[in-house]
Amino acid sequence: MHDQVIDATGDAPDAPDASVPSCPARGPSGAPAEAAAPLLRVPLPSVEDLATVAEARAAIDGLDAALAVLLERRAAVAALVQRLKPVGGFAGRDPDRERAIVDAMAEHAPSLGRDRLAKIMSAVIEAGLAAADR
Ligand SMILES: O=C(O)C(=O)C[C@]1(C(=O)O)C=C[C@@H](O)C=C1
Repeated sequence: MHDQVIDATGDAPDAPDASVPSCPARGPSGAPAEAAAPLLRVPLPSVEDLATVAEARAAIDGLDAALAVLLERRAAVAALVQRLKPVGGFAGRDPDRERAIVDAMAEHAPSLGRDRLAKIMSAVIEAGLAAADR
């Protein structure tokens, strides 16, 4: 499976492929929106199916493209939180919330380990705060 498909435009399947918490789409009034929120669908390559450096790199490129889309959208949502919080930006950093984020993510990525995830998410959160600061 080396053709990576990234569809952030909303061709939503009936059911999500991965078991991740869903976020209900809401209209401007706060009521649930008519249309479902766009879904990002990405084939997950199986490591056992990859035999060469070129194949593995192609798989990495596809995963990285999906990560980039997710990181950009995450930063946009985190920027909204900064505008809504009483104290936003680096001054409003919330270690308890960051720990909870890492704890929840560790359940989805047990082989990565909580400490590595914590480093990754610290960088992700700082990048989001810096981008929101511009
Ligand atoms: O949840 C918040 O309070 C946020 O500001 C968002 C966010 C994040 O990027 O997830 C950013 C900074 C905080 O330290 C914790 C989490």
